[in-house]
Amino acid sequence: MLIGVPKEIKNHEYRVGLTPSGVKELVKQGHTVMIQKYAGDEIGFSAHQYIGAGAQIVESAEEIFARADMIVKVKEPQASEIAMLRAGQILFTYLHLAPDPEQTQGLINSDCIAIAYETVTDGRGGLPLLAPMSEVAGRMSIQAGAHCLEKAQGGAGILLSGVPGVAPANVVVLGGGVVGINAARMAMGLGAKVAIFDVSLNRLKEIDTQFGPQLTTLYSTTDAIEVALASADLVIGAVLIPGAAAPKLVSKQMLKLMKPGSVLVDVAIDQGGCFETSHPTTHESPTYVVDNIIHYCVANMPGGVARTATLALTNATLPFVLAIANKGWKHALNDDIHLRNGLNICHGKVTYAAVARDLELDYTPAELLL
Ligand SMILES: NC(=O)C1=CN([C@@H]2O[C@H](COP(=O)(O)OP(=O)(O)OC[C@H]3O[C@@H](n4cnc5c(N)ncnc54)[C@H](O)[C@@H]3O)[C@@H](O)[C@H]2O)C=CC1
Ligand SMILES: CC(=O)C(=O)O
Ligand SMILES: [Mg+2]
Repeated sequence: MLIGVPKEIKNHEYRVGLTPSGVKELVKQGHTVMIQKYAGDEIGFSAHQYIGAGAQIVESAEEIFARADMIVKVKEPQASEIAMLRAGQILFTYLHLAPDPEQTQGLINSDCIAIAYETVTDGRGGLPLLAPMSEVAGRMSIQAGAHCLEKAQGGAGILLSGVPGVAPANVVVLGGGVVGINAARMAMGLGAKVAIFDVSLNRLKEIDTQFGPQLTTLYSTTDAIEVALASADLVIGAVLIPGAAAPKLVSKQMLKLMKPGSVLVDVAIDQGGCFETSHPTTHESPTYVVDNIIHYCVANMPGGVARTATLALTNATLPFVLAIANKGWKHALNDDIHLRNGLNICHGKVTYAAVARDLELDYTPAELLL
């Protein structure tokens, strides 16, 4: 198969879809890989390394999209990339379609086969291609939040850990999945007082067993969240209903319960965000203020630590890239229900139920198209 990796074009996005090691595995198995010039330069993957691994270096994204059978990316295709997609071309990347009707329509019109990293599943109920970036973003959310709490950033002027004689800050984590656990771990490591909310009692039991009394687990209801907001210094939004638009857990009205200068970090922003007042921001301009509350809503947080994130992401994606390349998309998806769960758009049809429901589009089960 001819595989193409364009340079990412989102704001401050330096991740890349394949590392030189990944290229080497694909080439060893008989495939041809095109990497756009400079795609990995910013994170220490040079053209020299890619060529050494057997890749062809290609000047432009246009050439990659015009020639490749499969495009392997990181972030959802931007408008200029959607315009270059071809009928029958495989697109393997993050998509986050439920809150994004424009992208969804663009992919439908392109007639491509769009497989989303974030809805590929595993046998243990997890999301193996979302998890590595959720680990990264969960850990980053605390350092981002700590920075926002500084006075010069508009925050209340609070140090998460406190110091001897001064109490630590209160951190509230909404959602006890991969992002939530990683955020909680970092916040506890800094010495903050942490509470984590979930609607899954099983999840809360697991967390309680894993972390013990140092971490407070709370069942997620509006009442309980309202009580926690009143004393929170930093709130992390980390909920997910796979593939669907994020539930709004904190309304604009509820911000009034919070102390001025407190911080919300909405990691769930890529699925539309779990605070009513969230809208996506960029690494260049990550925050804004609503009713005296600092909002950090960067939709591609791991792009900020792009070398770590690329290594973590491609460790997880490479086996699936290899399966699609070796078998072709139809066979690969037929053989593996977990990869099939990644199919979101196929030849103009929406094949992921939650996306179809949230965007009021017709749903076609993937099985009917294989
Ligand atoms: N902004 C960014 O750069 C990044 C964003 N993300 C996003 O972070 C979000 C969370 O991802 P993961 O932790 O991997 O998901 P996950 O599936 O591991 O965890 C989500 C948790 O939310 C819980 N939940 C669902 N509804 C809830 C409610 N009403 N109240 C409390 N908890 C609720 C679920 O029970 C689950 O435990 C996703 O939207 C993901 O796409 C992930 C990586 C990077
Ligand atoms: C998951 C996601 O959206 C990201 O890593 O950017
Ligand atoms: Mg988007």
